[in-house]
Amino acid sequence: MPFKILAINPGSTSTKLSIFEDEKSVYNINIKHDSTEILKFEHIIDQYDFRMHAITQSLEKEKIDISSLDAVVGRGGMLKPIPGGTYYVNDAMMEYIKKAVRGEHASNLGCIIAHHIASQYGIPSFIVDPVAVDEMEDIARYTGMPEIKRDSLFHALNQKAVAMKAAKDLGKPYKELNLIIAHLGGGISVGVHKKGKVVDVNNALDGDGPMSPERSGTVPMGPLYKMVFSGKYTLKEIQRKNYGQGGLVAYLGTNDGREIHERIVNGDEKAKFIFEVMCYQIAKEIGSCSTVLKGEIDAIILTGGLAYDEIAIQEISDRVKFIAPILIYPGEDEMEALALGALRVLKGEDTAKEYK
Ligand SMILES: Nc1ncnc2c1ncn2[C@@H]1O[C@H](COP(=O)(O)OP(=O)(O)O)[C@@H](O)[C@H]1O
Ligand SMILES: CCCC(=O)OP(=O)(O)O
Repeated sequence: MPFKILAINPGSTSTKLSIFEDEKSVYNINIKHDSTEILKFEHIIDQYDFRMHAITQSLEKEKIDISSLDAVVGRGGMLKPIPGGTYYVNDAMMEYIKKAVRGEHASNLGCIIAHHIASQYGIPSFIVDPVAVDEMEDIARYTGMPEIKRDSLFHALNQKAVAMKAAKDLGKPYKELNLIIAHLGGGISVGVHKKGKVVDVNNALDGDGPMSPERSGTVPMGPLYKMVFSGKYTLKEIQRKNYGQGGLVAYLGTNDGREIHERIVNGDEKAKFIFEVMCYQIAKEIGSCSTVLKGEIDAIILTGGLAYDEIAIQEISDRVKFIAPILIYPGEDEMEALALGALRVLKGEDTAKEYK
């Protein structure tokens, strides 16, 4: 009998569910949440009942029987900095997440929802490669302000999954490769994968790195702190300018890459320019990552939703193709990455780590 696994991925505007039988995906459900509904909640954890209700309703509507599951796996959130891998969901993990010590991201709900469902059936729950994966080298953590260190918060799940695919395609183990991986999603992270470890990466949530469809990325600090102390804005308003209402949303009123693509091909000069600005910043980030690897790079990889967009691919490739060969893996395989992480443990090919 194959192992049956429910994978749950809470995103900023959706909750994705998949059922896997061993490596095979047999059901996929994408529950879209209206952003006005989501914005009503002050904290991510407050969305728990709302998302659980949506999940239960969807499973019932699709007549999906989850009584014979072997495990439930959720996307892992903003935990303490930890190495990559599969972890058992435990009380220490859920307590930490409930306090949102490192901040708020939809993925914080992954372990709690997975644990809730699994405990009804007496089966294990896991998370895999959470956004808190931290393999950074010390030199990458320092800034010019001793009080402030750089944090590793990024699309670890998809970056690691894509790295494994690239390793297969390049015919070399991940641990022998040097890769620069740019996840181009609602948020953007560009990671330096040095021989199997992400030794440097921009914090995709905290105003670090290129602007993205809905995030500001890095902005000059002088004007920012004048803005912060001008008395015109609340902390929440400033945070929204960085996260949720920044980047393409701030200039073009949408975070939808497909809509912007249509505007560009229909002659919208502003959309064309702002999109080019974002691609320029992504290319510049990749260029800066190339120095971390001292130019010894097997491949640059573009992945995430925007890697479907040929304008983005063209703009970025034009600027970085001199550095290394470019591989494109559009979209993300987070559901598969979650299920395979749990499956390796169920099959005894890997041991789940304990979060402390
Ligand atoms: N086929 C496509 N063409 C152009 N842009 C796309 C396409 N698919 C997704 N996108 C855009 O990619 C961005 C991120 O999408 P996605 O990777 O699904 O988001 P997230 O990282 O939040 O899961 C969005 O701006 C989305 O509109
Ligand atoms: C912490 C990085 C994860 C992230 O930014 O994910 P989304 O782009 O899906 O919000």
